[in-house]
Amino acid sequence: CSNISLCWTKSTDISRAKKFLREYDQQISSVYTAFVTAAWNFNTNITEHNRRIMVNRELASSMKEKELAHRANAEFDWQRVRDNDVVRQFKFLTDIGTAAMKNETKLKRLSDVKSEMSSIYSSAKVCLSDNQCYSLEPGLTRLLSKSRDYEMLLEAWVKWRDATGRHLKPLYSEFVELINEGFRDGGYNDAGDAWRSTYESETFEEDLERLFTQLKPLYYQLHAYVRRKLINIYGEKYFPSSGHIPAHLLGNMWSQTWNRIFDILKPYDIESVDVTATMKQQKYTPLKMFKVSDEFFESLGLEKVPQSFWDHSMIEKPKDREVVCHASAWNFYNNKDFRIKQCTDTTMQDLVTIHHEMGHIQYYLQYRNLPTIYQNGANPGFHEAVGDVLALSVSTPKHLKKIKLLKTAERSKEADINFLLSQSLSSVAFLPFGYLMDQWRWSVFSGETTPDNYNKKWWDLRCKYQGISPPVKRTEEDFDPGAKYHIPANTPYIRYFVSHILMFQFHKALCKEANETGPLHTCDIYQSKRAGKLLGDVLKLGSSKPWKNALELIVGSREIDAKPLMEYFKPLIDWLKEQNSNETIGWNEICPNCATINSSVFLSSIFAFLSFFISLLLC
Ligand SMILES: C[C@H](N[C@H](C(=O)O)[C@@H]1CCCN1C(=O)[C@@H](N)CC(=O)O)C(=O)N1CCC[C@H]1C(=O)O
Ligand SMILES: [Zn+2]
Repeated sequence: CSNISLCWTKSTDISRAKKFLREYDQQISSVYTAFVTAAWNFNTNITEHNRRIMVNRELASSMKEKELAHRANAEFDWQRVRDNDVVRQFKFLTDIGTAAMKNETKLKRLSDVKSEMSSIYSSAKVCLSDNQCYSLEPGLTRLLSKSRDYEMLLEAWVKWRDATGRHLKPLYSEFVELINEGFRDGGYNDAGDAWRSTYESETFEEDLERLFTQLKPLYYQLHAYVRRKLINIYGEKYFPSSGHIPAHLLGNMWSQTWNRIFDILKPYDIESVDVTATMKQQKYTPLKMFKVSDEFFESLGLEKVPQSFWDHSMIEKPKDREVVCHASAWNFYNNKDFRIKQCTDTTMQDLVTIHHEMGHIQYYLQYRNLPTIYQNGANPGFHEAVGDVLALSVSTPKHLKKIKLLKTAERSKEADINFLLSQSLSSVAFLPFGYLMDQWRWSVFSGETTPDNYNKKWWDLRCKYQGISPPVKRTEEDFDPGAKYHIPANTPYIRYFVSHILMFQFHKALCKEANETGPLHTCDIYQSKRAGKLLGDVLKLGSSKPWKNALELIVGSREIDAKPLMEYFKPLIDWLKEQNSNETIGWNEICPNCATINSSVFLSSIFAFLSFFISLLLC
C-alpha cells in the first residue's frame, strides 16, 4: 500500500465491512429488480418504448454497480479483512465487468446494439414457397422437426439465416468492439477472458479439451449411425464424400440436438419413447405440462413455485404482440417474484425444456435468502444442469408409465436401446455444438477471428467438431452464428457443454442417494426425499462457495468427470459399434461448402488470373 494516508483510511474492520455489504445488498437488489422488470416488459412486448426503458434501466444498474464498487475499494482494504466470506463478497461486487466502461455514451450504445439485435432476431419471419409465413416458434421449429422433404427443409434453413444472421452482422461486429472495450476497462483482456473467469479455474480450457476428447468416440459412433440412416432415407447424392451430414436434415434449426428425427432413426419398432402424440391425445396444455414439472420438484421435497409464478409467467405465445419466444427463466431479485417466459408447444421436447427452465426457478427459490451477490449458480454449468437432471428421470419409460404417458415400460434389450438412442440424440449429439459455440466466440473476442472471416471460422468449427456441412455454399455476406439465439442475446454457451457432463454426475449421485440400484439409464429419482435433500443443500449454496466445494458435496469428487455419462450410455456404445461394423467412422475436417469463399476475394483472384492469361496471349 504505497500511499500511507490512503492506507490508513482504508478499513479492514469486519463489522464495518458487513454493514457496507448490507447496504450494498439493499441498493443493488432494487436496481436489479427495476432492470429485470423493464427487461421482462420488453421481452414480453417488443416495442421501441419498452426497449428504451430497458436500456435506461440497464444503464442505471451499471452506474450503481460502478458507484458501489468504487466505494468498496476507496473505503476498505477488503483483501485484508479477516473473514473469507466478506472477502468473497467484496471480490464479486468489485468485479463489475462492462459496468466499468469509462465512456458512458459507449456503454449506452452497447445496450442499444444488444437490444436492437434482440428485436431483429425475435421478430424475424420467413415466407416459404408454400405461401405460408412462419416465425421460428412454433412454425419453423415444427417444420424442421416434422418435414422429411429435402427441399422444404433447405428453404427453411436458408431463409431463416437470411432473415436473421445477414441483418445482424454489422451490429454484431460493432457489439464485439464495444463489449471488449467495456471488459478491458473492467480489468480483463477481452470478453472471453471475463466469461471464462466465472469458472475460477486456471486450467479451464485444457479441462474442456480433455473432456471433449474423452467423449468424441461416442459422438463419432452416433454420427456414423445417423448418417447411414439419413442416406437410406434421402439418398447418397445429397451426402458429400467427405463424410459430413447436411446440416438441415437433423430435425433442428442449428443441428444441436437430433431427437426430433428419432422416428426415422428408431432401431426397433416398439412403443415410441417420444410421447408427443400421447400428450396431444390426452390434450396436454402448457399449464398441465408446467404442473407436471412443478409436482416432480415437490415430490423430492423441494420447493413448489409460488402463486406469483402462475400469475405473472408467460407460458404461451400471445397472439396480439411480438415477444421473445426463446424460453427463459427470470429472477426478479426481490425474494418473491420468479417467472418463466416460453411459447410452449405440446411436445415432449417442450416438456423437457420446461424442466430445464423450472430447474433455474428451483435454484432461484433455494438461494433466494442469500445476499444478491451470491444469487448465481456455483458455476454457470450448475445452473444449467438442475432441470436437465430431473428430465433424465422424467423421460425414463418407467416414469412416463407412472404419469400415464406410456402404456408399457417393459425392460428388454430392444426397449433399452431405443430409449438410450433417443436420449443420446439430445445429450450426446449436443456435445460438439455446446463445445464449439464459445470456441467461435472466444476467437472473435480475442481478435483471432475478424468480421471478414466470421462465417469461415464458424463453418470450420462446425465441420471439424460436429461433422456437419452447410447444404449450400456460404459466403461472408452470411452470418450463420447470428441465426442462433445466444449470439445476438450475448448469452455465454460453454455452460451448456459443462452442464451436459455435470448432469450425469449429479444423476449418478442422486440415484445412489435414492437407493435406485438398476442400470443408470433406468433410474428415476421421483419422490425421493433423500435425493431432493442432497440436491437442495447444494442449490442453497448459490455461488457462496467455490464450485468444486459444491461438486464435492453432491458427487464426492472435486472434478468434472465424463465417466458417469459414458456409464449411462455404455449399452448403446456397444450396440452402435456393432451397427457400424462396416461404416467409415468420422469425416474429413474440411467439408464442401464450408470453406466460405469471400466473394470479393474470389472474383478479384479470377480477374487477376484472366488478365495475366490474356497478357501472356498478347505478348
Ligand atoms: C431454452 C434455454 N433458454 C435459456 C436457458 O434456460 O438457459 C435462456 C436463454 C439464455 C439464458 N436463459 C435463461 O433462462 C437464464 N435466465 C437462466 C439463468 O441463467 O438463470 C436454452 O437456451 N437452452 C437450453 C438447452 C441449451 C440451450 C439452447 O436452447 O440452445
Ligand atoms: Zn438454462
